[in-house]
Amino acid sequence: MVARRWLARSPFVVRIPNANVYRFGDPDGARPVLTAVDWTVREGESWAVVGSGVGEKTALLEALLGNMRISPPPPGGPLPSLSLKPRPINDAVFLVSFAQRPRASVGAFYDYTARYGAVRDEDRVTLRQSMFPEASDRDSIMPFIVDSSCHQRQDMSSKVEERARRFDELTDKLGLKHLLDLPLVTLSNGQTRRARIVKALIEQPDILLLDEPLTGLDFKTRPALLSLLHSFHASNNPRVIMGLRLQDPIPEWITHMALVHDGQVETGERTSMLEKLNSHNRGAVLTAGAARTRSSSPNTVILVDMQNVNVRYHERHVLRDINWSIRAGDRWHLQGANGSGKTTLLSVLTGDHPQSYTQRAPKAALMLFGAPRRTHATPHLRARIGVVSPELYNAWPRGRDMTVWEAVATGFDGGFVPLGPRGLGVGLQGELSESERTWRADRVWEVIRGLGPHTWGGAEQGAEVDAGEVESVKGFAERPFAALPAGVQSIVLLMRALVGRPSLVLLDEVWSGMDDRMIQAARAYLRGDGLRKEQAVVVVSHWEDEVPWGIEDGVKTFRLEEGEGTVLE
Ligand SMILES: Nc1ncnc2c1ncn2[C@@H]1O[C@H](COP(=O)(O)OP(=O)(O)OP(=O)(O)O)[C@@H](O)[C@H]1O
Repeated sequence: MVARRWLARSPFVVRIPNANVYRFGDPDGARPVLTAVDWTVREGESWAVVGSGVGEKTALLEALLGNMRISPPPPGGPLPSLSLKPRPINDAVFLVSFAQRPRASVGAFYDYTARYGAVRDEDRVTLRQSMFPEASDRDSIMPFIVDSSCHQRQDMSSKVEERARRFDELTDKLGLKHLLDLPLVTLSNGQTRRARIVKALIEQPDILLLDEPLTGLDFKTRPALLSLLHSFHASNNPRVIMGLRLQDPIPEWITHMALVHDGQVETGERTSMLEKLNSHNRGAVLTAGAARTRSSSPNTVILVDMQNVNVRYHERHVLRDINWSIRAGDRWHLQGANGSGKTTLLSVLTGDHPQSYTQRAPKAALMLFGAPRRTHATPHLRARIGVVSPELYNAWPRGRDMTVWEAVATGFDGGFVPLGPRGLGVGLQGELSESERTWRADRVWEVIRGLGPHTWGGAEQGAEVDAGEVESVKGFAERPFAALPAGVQSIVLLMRALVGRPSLVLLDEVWSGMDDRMIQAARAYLRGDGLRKEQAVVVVSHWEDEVPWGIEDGVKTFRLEEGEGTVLE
């Protein structure tokens, strides 16, 4: 009772009383992104913003930062406790987002495979240096983080001291200690994400907004991160508001939730909001299509055969004596903690990794499609292996003129820019026959129909069923790729991976950025017409239920632990 009375009087952290949220630059009369938002967060409460509509959850968090227009503007701003402080908003509130967002529109593809080779001079900045840019080298910041009795430390301002102390504590708790002096570019996805959270926390903002902090983190790191966030939040230093996907577990210390769906925001206490959340079908997101079982695969042709494959960077031994065969029709779940070598392993089998050439007899072997890796030109491998990955998403060229149709069609040759008449590519011989051109064009339409907006109810993206269907598929095909929302870009890149019916498909964090309806549509498509039974698939995910196939479908697991691989059947 006492606690309740205290909460009722406690100051506002967030206050948006009945307002609409718009994008800046939207014309007068435009539909709001969020309508009639009525949201109050009081000191002492712990909130999660849960949702998956394209950009809606993120829009609510962005509105707090002033990156969206709130109308009418809340008196005192959406974060009233901050208006009492002299601190600029950019220092007081940080948003760290792991939700897929459309990248800046740039024309050129950048070569993400550079990470696997020798590190370029401009990429030498280490994790430690990136957090302490004022320090020119490793030694100059060592006193702040290891030797508390050092004289230099006494000269430091308390702020820098606190940063150093937090850096030390956080890198330890989030398992980054052994990576501090590695160039940033060499860190794995999950390691990079943890480093971004550390960077935000050492800056000591008043409020930290974390959008989808669990995405891409391995299952051991998740509880460590959540308990760390809880302890920071409990001491108001900083207050933490988390954005979560519908399918994410809600941490037990969350007391209140804002559920964002279809342009509306419902808010309330945990128990009542969990009931609402369940009625929003959250379980269905990850089980779409589960009833259908696949007939058994032919499992005769060996597509990939690795024997004693090793990858080393000087003293760092990332993959150790890997033995793994992938056969036609296989469904694999590739598992492993952050930094265990999953991306590295995939880059070896796509031929992107320079060390894929050095796996040779008598010690090792890497056979791809029945022949040693060195006998394949890398572009030929790209045409035979369909890939979706966070690296590809980030590197994708976003020139204004590439349409959805052209982006999908690049998948035939595995390139990154449209080539040949109508962007259908030029094939391995440099020219396409008439029949190949016709097949490719039909196939682009088939995939866009199979995964287009009408399959996930993307009304905003121009989907109309019935009479307008053909037109809407055509309209979608003509849209500029770069102008699409992040989740739609992800689904287009999935179409690209599937369009050429490659023998091997690699789906690395395939659901990133997609909303629940897209995930359901894409899962159903992958389990249905999207794949032939002789195509092999490797799914990389930290969440078992994100794999579209279950044990009943014959899915097998390849687990990497500290660079060693084991098949779990
Ligand atoms: N050039 C390099 N020099 C040294 N270490 C490197 C280099 N490139 C990668 N590594 C290390 O190799 C390890 C494996 O990285 P990889 O990206 O394959 O991990 P992952 O299993 O895909 O992780 P995540 O789940 O976080 O995506 C990491 O610890 C990474 O720091």
